[in-house]
This record gives sequence, structure tokens and C-alpha cells, in this order.
Amino acid sequence: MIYESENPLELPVLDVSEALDSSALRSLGAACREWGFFQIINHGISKDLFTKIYSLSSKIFSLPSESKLKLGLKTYTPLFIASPFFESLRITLFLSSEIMQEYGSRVTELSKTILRLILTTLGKEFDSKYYESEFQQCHGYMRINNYSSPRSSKEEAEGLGMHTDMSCVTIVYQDEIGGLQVRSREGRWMSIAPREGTLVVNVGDMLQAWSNDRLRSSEHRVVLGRGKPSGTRFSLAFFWCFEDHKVVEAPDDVVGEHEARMYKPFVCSEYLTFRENTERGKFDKVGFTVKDFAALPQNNIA
Ligand SMILES: O=C(O)CCC(=O)C(=O)O
Ligand SMILES: [Fe+2]
Repeated sequence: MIYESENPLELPVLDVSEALDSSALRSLGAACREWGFFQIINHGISKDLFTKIYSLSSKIFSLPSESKLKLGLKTYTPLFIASPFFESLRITLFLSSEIMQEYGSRVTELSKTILRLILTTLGKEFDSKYYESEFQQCHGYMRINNYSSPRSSKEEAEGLGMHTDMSCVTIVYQDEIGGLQVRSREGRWMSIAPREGTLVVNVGDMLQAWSNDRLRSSEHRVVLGRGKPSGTRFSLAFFWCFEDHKVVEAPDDVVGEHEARMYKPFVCSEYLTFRENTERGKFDKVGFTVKDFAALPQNNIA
């Protein structure tokens, strides 16, 4: 098998410190349709802030497992739930340290900016028409993820299995180890190589459903070992989501006059519950997607 990082995926890199010109908007639109993934630079988060978060997170993960387990499974996902190599901590921003809060408020602002840009790719007037009315109540949470390397670095192992995110958008910082991969429509795994100063952004299920599949929430995963530098891998994921009681339903002009409606309207929290309760869903992300939950029967061919 060819190891996919030999053939990394070229995703657009957007400079979010300035207004996007029409060609940048076009490549953003194409990336969101085709991959649901793109990258951003000049996002205003300094290297220093990443370094502080990194060292704070390493301290937390190196606590004895009894202390981490005391946080409860809704907060702390220990090793062997999602995979033998993955542990994760959900951060409640308003309860967290100043550093996490600072990061949280920056990615919150970024999420808002990005959502408005994505709306613009769907239709010139859609930002002013839908941002306030549909996305004003969005909220975010963060996860810090710690991946230990498999014993044999010759073997490739899944650190985090194939999943889609439940969010509207997710912003990911991955360290220099790499391993994040996105699945093409044909089922090929493509690597998203880490680049210094760059954040990865992806569309989640809530936005895929709201856009009637015009935006893609792609399956992705994290692989470890095989050709990767050894050592633990660290990532930071921020999920920007609709409020729990939101009814997700694509507006008529987002669907378009001649297109079929792909989903029945659904309440956000019911989808989150579905993902938590499905058989593999001891961990809230692995396995099912919004298509399994809300696709209209004639479209359920995912
Ligand atoms: O660790 C990563 O790079 C990605 C993590 C991820 O996909 C997630 O937390 O949903
Ligand atoms: Fe993810």
C-alpha cells in the first residue's frame, strides 16, 4: 500500500486577515463542496499561545489516570475507548484557565468569520440573509487530544477512527507529527500535512444538512506510526455548533428550485443523542453520520 502522506492533498490556504477576493472565495467554495476541508493562515493565534496550550495540555495528560477519570466520561475520554492510542479532554471554556479562554475566544471569532465566508460561497446575499437569523446562537467547545505512538513504528495504526464532526465548522490545530487524513468521495485516504502557522478548518454535519449537501462534512481520521516521527501527537479541536434546540432545515433558496431536499428537519440535540447512543457510540464521534439520522428515505444512499 502506498502511504498516503507521500501524496498529500493540496487544500487552499486562505489568509483570513484580509478580505477574500473573488478567486479566493471560489477556491473556498470548491474546497467546501469537494473536501469540506481547507486551511487558514494569519489567523491571529500566535506561536507563543500554541506553545503555552501545548505545555498546559501535556501537564494535564500526564496526571495519573485516576485523577483524569474523576472528571467523568463526558469530559474525559480515556485510552481504549476511541482507540488504544487516543485520549481526549473536553474543555468547558468559561471554567478553564486564562490561556484556554484566550484561545477559545480567538477561535470563536474565527469561526464566525469563516461561517460568513462559507455562506457567501453559497450565494452572494446569503451572509446578510442568514448569518444573523440562523447562526447567531451558535456556541463552541474545545477538545484537547493526546495520541501516543504505537509500539512498532513500522505499523500503521488508527489513532482516531473514521468519523464526521457534528459541528457546523471545526477548527483544528495539529502539531508537526501529522497523521490527519480525509476520505475522498471515492474512498481514498488523503493526508493533510501539517504546516507551521496553519490551522485546518472543516465543515461538520450540521452545516452539511443545513446546506442540503452543498457543503460536505467529510469522513476523516488520524493515523499513527509507519513513517511518522515517533512521540506523542497533540491536537486541539474547536467545534462551533448550532444551539441544542435549533431545528436544522435548509432554507428553500439554499436548496435551490430544482434540487431535491436531502434531509428531514431535525432538532440538533436529538442528533447529538443519536450519535452518543448508537452501538459504537460509547465515544461520541465514531461510526454514524447525519445521513443515518435524517436523510429522507429516497436519498438514503450514502
Ligand atoms: O487530531 C486531529 O488532528 C483531528 C481530531 C478530530 O478529528 C476530532 O477531534 O474530531
Ligand atoms: Fe474530527
